[in-house]
Amino acid sequence: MLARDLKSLLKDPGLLATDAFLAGDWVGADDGATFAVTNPANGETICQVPDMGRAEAARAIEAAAAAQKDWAAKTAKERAGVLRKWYDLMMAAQEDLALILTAEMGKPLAESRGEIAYGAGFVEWFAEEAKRIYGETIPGHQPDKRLTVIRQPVGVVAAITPWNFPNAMITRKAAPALAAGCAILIKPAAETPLSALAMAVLAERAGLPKGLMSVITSSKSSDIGKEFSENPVVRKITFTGSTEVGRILLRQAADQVKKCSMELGGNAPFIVFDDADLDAAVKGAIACKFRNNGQTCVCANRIYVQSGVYDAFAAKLAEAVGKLKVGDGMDDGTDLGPLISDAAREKVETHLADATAKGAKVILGGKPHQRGGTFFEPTIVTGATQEMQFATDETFGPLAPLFRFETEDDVIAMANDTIFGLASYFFARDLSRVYKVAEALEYGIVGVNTGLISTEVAPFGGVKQSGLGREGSRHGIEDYLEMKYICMSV
Ligand SMILES: NC(=O)C1=CN([C@@H]2O[C@H](COP(=O)(O)OP(=O)(O)OC[C@H]3O[C@@H](n4cnc5c(N)ncnc54)[C@H](OP(=O)(O)O)[C@@H]3O)[C@@H](O)[C@H]2O)C=CC1
Ligand SMILES: O=C(O)CCCC(=O)O
Repeated sequence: MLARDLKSLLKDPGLLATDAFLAGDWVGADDGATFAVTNPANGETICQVPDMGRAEAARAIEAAAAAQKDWAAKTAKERAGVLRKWYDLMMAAQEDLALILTAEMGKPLAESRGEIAYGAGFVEWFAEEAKRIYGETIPGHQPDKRLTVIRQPVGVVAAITPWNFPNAMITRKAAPALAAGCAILIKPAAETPLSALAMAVLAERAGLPKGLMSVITSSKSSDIGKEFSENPVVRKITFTGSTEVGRILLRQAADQVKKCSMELGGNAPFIVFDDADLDAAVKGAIACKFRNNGQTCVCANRIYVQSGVYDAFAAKLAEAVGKLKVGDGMDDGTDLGPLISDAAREKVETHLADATAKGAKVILGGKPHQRGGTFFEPTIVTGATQEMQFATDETFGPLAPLFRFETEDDVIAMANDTIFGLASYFFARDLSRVYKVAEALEYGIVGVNTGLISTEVAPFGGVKQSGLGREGSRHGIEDYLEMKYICMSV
């Protein structure tokens, strides 16, 4: 799909921006360099966008610092008003934003529409939270002392975001940052800059002051990451992506002791106990494992099924997954789109080959889809063990491995045997088991009898090497605020 074809589908063609939004202006790279944005469903180039470097990032940072002071001085209600307008514009443009998202990322249109509503939900939520940045008074420790705590914006924030949620991973950083009174610089994934630029078009229309937000498109992510880390004006880095890149950014940020929020990789266990409602568990497993074609850090990566229901669950799951339709995300009825890249498909193939070599049995799928390219058949394997690669490494694709377990203690030990700790899920009906297992799982998020846990009203984030900080909910604004304690003698 070429840009002109995509534009012809849009009610508002102005949303397909192909210049970067730098310091309040729509511009190209200083040296005119560009890189291609492609449609993963067919490999076609949609358009070119500016390939910016450190110099452009530095200018965006300078403009952000200048704009931030005035923005922070506005009342919370004024900031909330701009955010609310941005939310309204995003929802009014939901269909166009979804089309742009599917074109550059590949997920089915229905999921893209859902993501726009989810992403806009963070803007609405934090518009409301802007008015609730409360302080404290503390009883003085001496008779003449009056102690108060105020909370102030961190300042200039830099965000680096992934391709798998090109809209929502931006809004859940940008909205709390702006609500708190910060400025924000966004470096979207090279695969999906168009969704970020479309949101910037709407933010500008909503009345966001010039320079307060920039979208720096670049294929030289490590250069931009270095500018964000080394430029002393940036006071916080917020990142969603792989644990590997998260570690690099944390190391770089250490030199200037910058605040960091990290939403990193997961390796989610999904546990089905003997007493589970099996049909509900199958439904939950499909929603959780195959959402975004398995390309979500909270997707089930390891499905543990208790011995007594293992065969029945495997059969029911295979029957239901066998009905999922693989295709171009733009086509009606598509359940699973392409994977984002050849490398992503190769990772699924590597994990599958490793598992079958170690004795796993393919009961559904198991090969690249007949459409070719990056499409892969939804796949289920039985006989998965802790020695297989997917037990320790996130597959990020449509491969569902079924592990067999006997006791509650065994499965908790296996589920926790990972460096990650983002999302976990289990299906069970025994009330005391529900409490015990929810408490024992070493994860930031536990889904009980559900495979879907994402919402802007809850704190999303991980423990262990899955990250630092929480996004969404009333806690999500904390990462963009500094506490100041004022000790006054009267
Ligand atoms: N937790 C999550 O939500 C996600 C996890 N992942 C996991 O990571 C794996 C790899 O996916 P991938 O897209 O490569 O994820 P990355 O972590 O490489 O990319 C995420 C973001 O970081 C940027 N980036 C990459 N390297 C650097 C760097 N050195 N300094 C600064 N920014 C950098 C990327 O830019 P650019 O695109 O330009 O390289 C992108 O904007 C997936 O298979 C999955 O397992 C991936 C995406 C999201
Ligand atoms: O994979 C991710 O990092 C995004 C999580 C999606 C969600 O919020 O559910």
